[in-house]
Parts: sequence; structure tokens; C-alpha cells
Amino acid sequence: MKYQELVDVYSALEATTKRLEKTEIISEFLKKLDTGTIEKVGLLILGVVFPAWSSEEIGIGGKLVERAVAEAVGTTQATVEDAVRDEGDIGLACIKLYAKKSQMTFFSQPLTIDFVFNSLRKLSQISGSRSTNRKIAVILELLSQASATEAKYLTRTITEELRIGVGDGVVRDAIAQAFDIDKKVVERAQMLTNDFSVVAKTAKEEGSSGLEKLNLTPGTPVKPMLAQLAPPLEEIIPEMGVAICDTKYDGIRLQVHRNNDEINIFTRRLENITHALPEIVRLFDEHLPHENYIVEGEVIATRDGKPLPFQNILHRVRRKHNVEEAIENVPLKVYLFDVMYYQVPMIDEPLKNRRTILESIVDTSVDEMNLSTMKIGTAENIKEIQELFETSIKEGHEGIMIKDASEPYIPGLRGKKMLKYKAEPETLDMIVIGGTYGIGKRGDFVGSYLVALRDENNEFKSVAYAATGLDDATLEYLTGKMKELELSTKGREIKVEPKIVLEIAFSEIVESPEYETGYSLRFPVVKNIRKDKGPMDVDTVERLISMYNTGN
Ligand SMILES: Nc1ncnc2c1ncn2[C@@H]1O[C@H](COP(=O)(O)OP(=O)(O)OP(=O)(O)O)[C@@H](O)[C@H]1O
Repeated sequence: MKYQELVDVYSALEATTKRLEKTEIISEFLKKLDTGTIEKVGLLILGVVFPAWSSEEIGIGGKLVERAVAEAVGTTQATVEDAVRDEGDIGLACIKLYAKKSQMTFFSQPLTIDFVFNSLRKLSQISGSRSTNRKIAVILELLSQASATEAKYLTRTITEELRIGVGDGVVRDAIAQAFDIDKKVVERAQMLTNDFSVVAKTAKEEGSSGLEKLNLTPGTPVKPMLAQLAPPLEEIIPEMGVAICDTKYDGIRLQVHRNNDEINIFTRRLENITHALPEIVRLFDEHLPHENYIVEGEVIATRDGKPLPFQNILHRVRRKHNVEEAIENVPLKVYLFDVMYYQVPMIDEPLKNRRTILESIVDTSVDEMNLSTMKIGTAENIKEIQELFETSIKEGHEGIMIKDASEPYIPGLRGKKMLKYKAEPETLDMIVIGGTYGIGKRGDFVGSYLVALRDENNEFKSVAYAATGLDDATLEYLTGKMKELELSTKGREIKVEPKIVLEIAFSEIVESPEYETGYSLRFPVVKNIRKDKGPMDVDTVERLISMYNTGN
């Protein structure tokens, strides 16, 4: 099938903000596709060629794409850079530049979805000597055969910013609608596989029963179950009946998979970080059975046996070089709290059974390998759970988790069956979309930051201006970043590309027509710059509204 047909779908999607219309457009398109194409479109529709959990990526910077565009249209790189600045995006710049394209390609074949997909995947394989030139050659082959609109979406796909307002939810609904399958069945399949190419293909070929057969596979990460804030213990523990309460460690959540002899470690955002943690791989190899499994836990950094702040562990995980040296400097400890697969899938088992299995398979004879400190809570021993909370805080941890012992593991769900009980108030991770320069002496600094959350179409909607919590050095750093990301400036107001993620604390969520979400925050304070998070990791409008409605 021609790539232009997919491009027409992108254009139609970009032209509407209505979720139902978007769903209808994608659903109609999916119905037309054969099996080989639907697999590819399942990813391309989200602007990617690898599933989110894959460690492979296109990995091409904006500058390289600009160079390729310059060659394709026969102009200079500076002209392309100007067009990108004027238009605010490489895709729109292509539309402008292709209109003036001087270098016509004769006898060119129309691009097909297959060819585009395979070429983009090829980019991730190119490394070593002359790799930049070889990558440019692949991109150039695509761009020189492309129409203006094809170039618009090709360049946006390569730079990983498709900007058509399509998120996982719309794709899930479109697959359900196209093949007449219950949305819940599609959603479960997506949570388990994290791969719309598999979900779309299975839906087409085998329908609902095929999707229901999809299950966990060690080696393929699964979206973790998430927590809400807990109401008072006296209320929630009797409501649950039997609760598994365990220490909440402030580190990084790990999903550890063993598939035959291979061990892989994923973060909660399904990023493969196996290479950064060789000692953790050895730890699992030595202290868990050589069976296929998926277990979950938190890893923390320690010094003299005491937990170190979260940022320390982050350095370890992000590290690409001198990994062995870092092992010495930052000793790690693992605390396991769940098992999702042990020889067979276990997520449908109640938590109390999963915990029993977990306890039976982990050898905790070394300091580094632990089970989370746990106590069973019932209406009769709430005081003991309060004590567990207090000792956890005293030992330098964040608080406790309270989990319904009779519940299955529901991937991706942020529900009432797993709760967090913390000493510190809740924060939200938000993206900066703009800001305001200060006045007088502060006129050179952006002093106030317009922060936003992600809606169901992956568009950013404003929530508040955050202006406190920043020292001078941070203000200077952030102002520099804002200038790099500037889209436009009018008076003291600057608009920027959504790239900077801030963790924001606040006293209360209030209704407010002034902001695009319809809500705002009282006393927003910047707690941290989350350099570890990108635009897709920020919290959602849905979460804000649910926090508003439930009071937490
Ligand atoms: N014993 C434990 N059981 C479950 N999760 C734990 C435990 N100890 C620490 N955690 C961490 O707590 C998180 C649960 O809170 P939540 O799902 O809301 O994540 P979050 O949005 O990152 O919140 P927070 O910033 O409070 O960690 C888990 O993702 C996990 O990383």
C-alpha cells in the first residue's frame, strides 16, 4: 500500500481534535489493511517503528534530518534551519521547502508503507564508521521520492514528533471498533504486550478470542500496576478486609524478566536498563531459580546501609560508560514485592498467593537481595500498620503501600486496590509550555513557568504558573533551556516546545476556567527538574481530575 494513503490519514487526524472522529478515521483505515501492513501501521500511527519497550530506536537528531532535507530539496542547511524556526516544526518546514524544490526526481517510484517502515527500522542498525553518511543516505532515499506531505510526516516520524494528537487510547478504541471487539479485551492485550503491532494483527486475524489468548511473555515488559493515595488507615484496611502492607522504598521500580538463560531489567516506563546494572543481573542469576519468571521490586542506592536520595540511583541507571566503576561507588539493594510470572502467568492469582510464591523463590541470604518488609493488616491490627509506617519513615523510606490481598495484578491500572501512604504530599510531573520574564532586575530571567498536563490525545493542556521553589542557579539554567526551546516571545510572555518536565507540589486542586484543563493548583511549588522524564512521561489531565474528585 502507498505511504501517501497513510499520510492522508495523518492529515485527516491532524485536522480534527474530536476523539470520536479520530477513532472513526483510524478504524476505517485499519479495516482496509492486509495483515503485513496492519502490523506496521499499528506502530506508525503512533509515530514509531518499534514498540515502546524495545531498546531499539531510530536515534536521529534534528540536525541530521535538516541536512537530509537540504540535500533532498537542493538548498542549504541554513535555509532549512530558518524554515524550521519560522514554521516552528520540521514537518511544516518541509511543506514550504518542497514547494520550491529545485531538484526534481524523475521516474521515482511512489513510496510504500512497507518500504518506509523497513527503511526507518534500518536506521537503528547503522553504526560504526561513516554511520552518519549512511544514515543520511537512507533518509535521502526516502525524502527524494517523497511528496511534500509525505516529507512532512516522514521527517516528523524520524524526529519522533508526529503531532497528530493520537495516543494509545484512540488506537485501542479504533482497533475495537474496526474488528467489533470489546474495548476492555483490546486494552488488556495492549497492557500485556505493549505492542500495537501485535494487538492490531491479532485482532484482525483472530478477533476477540485471539486477543484473549495473548498473555505475559518473559522478555516482553508489561505496564506496571500503579497506586493512588490512601485514605486514613482506619477507613481503608477494614474496607479491604485483608491488606498486604509493605514499606514504600524511594528508588526505581524494576521489572526483572528471566527467559531461559537471559535476564532483562526494565523500568516502569518499560525502558530496558539491563546494560546499566550488571551486578543486579548477577544477583538475580544467583538468588532466584533458573526458571522463567517476571518479578517486580524497587532498587535503591545505599551508603553505610542507609538509603540515599532517589537522584543517586538515577545516575546509575542512566549510565552508559564506566558501569563497573559506578558499582563500587553506589551499592544497590533490591526489595522485591510482586511476581507476575513464575513458570506460568500469575497475574490472575490473588496478591496473597503471589506473595507466598515470591517468598518461596527468593533467596535473601545476601544483603543486596530482599523482600519488601511486609505486614498483613486487618481491622484488628491497624496500630501495627501505623507502626510499620513510622519505622519505614524513620529508616529513611517514603512510607508504606497498602494492597488488597485478594486482588489480581492489573497491568497499567491506577486503582483502589493498591494504595500509597506517604509522609510527603503528592506531586505531579508537568511539562513546561511557556513562561513569563520577570521585571526590573529580574527581566533577564523567566521567573514563572506555565505548566501543563497530557490529555488523552497526547496534547498538553495548561494548569498553572509555577514561580516558587527555584533558586537563582536553577532559574538561570531553566531560562537558558527556555531560550533554546523558544517558539515565540511577545512582551514578557515566552512560548516553548514542550520538553522540560518539572515535578510540582501544591496545596490543593481548584476549578479554574483560566486554564485549558479547567482546573488549577493552589500554591504550586517546583520540587525538581525531572531530567529523567520526557513529554510522554508527564501526568495526565485524567489523573488531575481524579485527584480533584477523590480529594487526593
Ligand atoms: N513495596 C512497594 N510496593 C509497590 N510499589 C513500591 C513499593 N516500594 C516502592 N514502590 C514504588 O512506589 C510506586 C507507587 O506509586 P505510584 O504508582 O503512584 O508511582 P509514582 O507516580 O511514581 O508515585 P511516587 O512518586 O509516589 O513514587 C511504584 O511505582 C514503585 O516504584
